[in-house]
Amino acid sequence: MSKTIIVSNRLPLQIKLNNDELEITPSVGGLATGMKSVHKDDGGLWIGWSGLTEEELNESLEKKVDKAVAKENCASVNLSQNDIDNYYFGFSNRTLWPLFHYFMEYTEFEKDFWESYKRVNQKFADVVIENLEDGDKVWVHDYQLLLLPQLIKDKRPDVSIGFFLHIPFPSYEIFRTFPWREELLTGMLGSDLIGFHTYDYERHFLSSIKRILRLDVKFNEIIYHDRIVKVDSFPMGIDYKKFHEAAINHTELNTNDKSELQQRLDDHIQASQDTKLILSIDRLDYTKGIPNRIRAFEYFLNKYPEFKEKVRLIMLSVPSRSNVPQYQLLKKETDELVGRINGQFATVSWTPVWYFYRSMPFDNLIDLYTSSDVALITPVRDGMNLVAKEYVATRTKKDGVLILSEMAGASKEMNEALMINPNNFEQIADAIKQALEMPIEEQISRNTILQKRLERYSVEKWAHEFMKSLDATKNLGQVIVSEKLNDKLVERMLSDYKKAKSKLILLDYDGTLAGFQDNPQNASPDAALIKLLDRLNEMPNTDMVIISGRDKETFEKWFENKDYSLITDHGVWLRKRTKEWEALERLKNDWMENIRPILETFVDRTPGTFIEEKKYSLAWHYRKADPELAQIRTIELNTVLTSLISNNDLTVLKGNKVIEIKSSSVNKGRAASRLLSVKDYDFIFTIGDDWTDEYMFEEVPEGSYTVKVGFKKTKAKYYVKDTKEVRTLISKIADSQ
Ligand SMILES: O=P(O)(O)OC[C@H]1O[C@H](O[C@H]2O[C@H](CO)[C@@H](O)[C@H](O)[C@H]2O)[C@H](O)[C@@H](O)[C@@H]1O
Ligand SMILES: O=c1ccn([C@@H]2O[C@H](COP(=O)(O)OP(=O)(O)O)[C@@H](O)[C@H]2O)c(=O)[nH]1
Repeated sequence: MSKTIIVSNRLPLQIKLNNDELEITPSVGGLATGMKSVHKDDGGLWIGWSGLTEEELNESLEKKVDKAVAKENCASVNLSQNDIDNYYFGFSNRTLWPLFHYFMEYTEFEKDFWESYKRVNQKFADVVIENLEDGDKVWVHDYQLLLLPQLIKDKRPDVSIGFFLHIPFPSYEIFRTFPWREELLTGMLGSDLIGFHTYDYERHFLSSIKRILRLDVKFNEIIYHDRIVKVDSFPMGIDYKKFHEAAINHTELNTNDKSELQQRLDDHIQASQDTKLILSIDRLDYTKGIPNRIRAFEYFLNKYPEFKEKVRLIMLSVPSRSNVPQYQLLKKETDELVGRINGQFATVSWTPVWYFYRSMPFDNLIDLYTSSDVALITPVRDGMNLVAKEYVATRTKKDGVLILSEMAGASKEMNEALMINPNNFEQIADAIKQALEMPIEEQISRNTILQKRLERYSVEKWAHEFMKSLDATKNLGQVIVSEKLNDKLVERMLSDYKKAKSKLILLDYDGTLAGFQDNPQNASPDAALIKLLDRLNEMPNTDMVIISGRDKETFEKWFENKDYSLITDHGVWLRKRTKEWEALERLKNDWMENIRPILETFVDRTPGTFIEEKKYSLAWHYRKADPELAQIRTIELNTVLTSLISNNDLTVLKGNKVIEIKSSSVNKGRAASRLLSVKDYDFIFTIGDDWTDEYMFEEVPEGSYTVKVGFKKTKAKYYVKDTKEVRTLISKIADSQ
């Protein structure tokens, strides 16, 4: 039976050593609490770190740990103290976490952290591969494991891999500052599906993909080598039933069964019945806006003094990543702020802030959620924030008010909350007042809508939707009509080639024989390519022709001493082995005077673009421009040109990051058919990467080997991945005698 393997940094359980005995506690944090409900039902395997370091383990302890985690359908990845220091506290939490949450001033770009991150991602990959069986799917989670999808794909290209990022993906302007940005993005692209909590994170990611890797993105699909990687947003839900039912059971508890915390809360409610409770729960993390919240509460008490003794803030701050200096500073700041406010406002019978610095078991969380009139959630950045959802789920009578920061991913789906900007104290103070005075009917009406959505889009539904979408990526390849030129097909082709008596090989140049360069003049043939072409050109009964949109002058210079056959300018000029140039078309170029100024205005308005002037055509290249601006400009330019060229014998060609204006009567297809009309061939092979090559694929007879470079929509029968594969293929032809 195939299974789903969940992989995350932390396992849902954390193990500590207590006098050689294992002390097992549930992990805190949204990822673990949310995924736990999914894992339980799936019967799969969860791979992650157990909480112990290699140094703490001996052989017998390791066995004990393996047994304990296996009982929960988990497998552990062993990390050393050095890994924890550099990969977890270091790269994950001193580099990626602050950068992705827009805390650039906290971000440390340390080479040692990066090296450790790569090593540990490999450790995870090894454990995943060890546990993989045919038909298994892998679901990788979060920023600690951004390189993992590609590491798995390299070894097991057949496996479906999903990746979900639980934190924000920052805007390109932030992400571009990152020294290893290409590696991180390509690591993620090992996945078949990449999920984010919100559409904003998704579009930021796609923006970096387009700008940094310069990949083609069609709506939410990335064309990556010969695969399509789908990107989508899936806002994570909670185990609604678990929280809601726990809250119902909680209301039915006898006094004796109540927790100590609940009894204290009850005493408080009894003693001052008109005093309301405001709750906040988060890990003590600088992204959660804890100092802002305390200061805003102080501001509220000053602005609305009538609420003194009538309201109390209960703050549960869970210790987190306390080895990282910024977290230690935050702890100090929080202690001081709480002390200051309590010192300033407390009376004999009232302390404005109750502050707990610890983690609490589930039952105590329910005590807090169900006893509080208001939840005040104020992160300055937060991927999602499940606490906001949990609070609403526990409001069995539908009363209570959620105040939520618009910087939390959850805000996108919780419109009925009172939305605040965490930096605006005035607004927070007013929202607190509004919440405390909100009529019960309004509370019920807001929570009814919120609860319905939370119940419907639960964490199970979220996981199901993600996996359904991952399964659907299996069919994405079928959109493309061509077939991968695999070893078996290559063998057949070589055998046809050997049998044939007269053979034609048509080779496009840019993007096919040579890689794409920012400056087209830098794409001159390297020594290895020349050697390869020499060999192919000498094959018996073989006409090798390089057919390109390049101008004749460039090819003349590059292939000066060679007797290759060349077709340039999309089919205007032909040079046979004799080295004599012959014009295949008689063309005019007086139209250029009118078109050039238009292209120049587009160059001026679109930084990074430039004009290439050929004898019979003009090309506007935009490979170095911002991809989104270029997309807008190509539409504009196309409209302008279409109206201008209608009376001329001109055509506008959309190539690979280029728009070219040339005579309509010239294209590679026409040039190819000229060759075919003067000689009979019983083996034809054509290969090319862009639109201009499609004419050629259309023109050659049925039975020819037509090959596209890259995974794109095409009329060609087959495709290969990239220029490297092109060269391997050609070299095989040149080797076959
Ligand atoms: O494992 P830790 O370093 O102790 O941190 C706990 C988790 O914090 C982060 O949670 C995020 O995931 C939540 C669920 O998607 C989301 O609501 C929240 O906004 C995020 O911050 C982190 O992403 C996890 O990897 C950590 O395990
Ligand atoms: O003492 C605590 C406090 C919080 N939580 C849980 O920790 C998660 C916090 O998730 P959230 O998405 O709000 O933030 P994160 O910590 O993941 O950034 C929620 O499910 C809480 O119920 C917990 O298990 N014990």
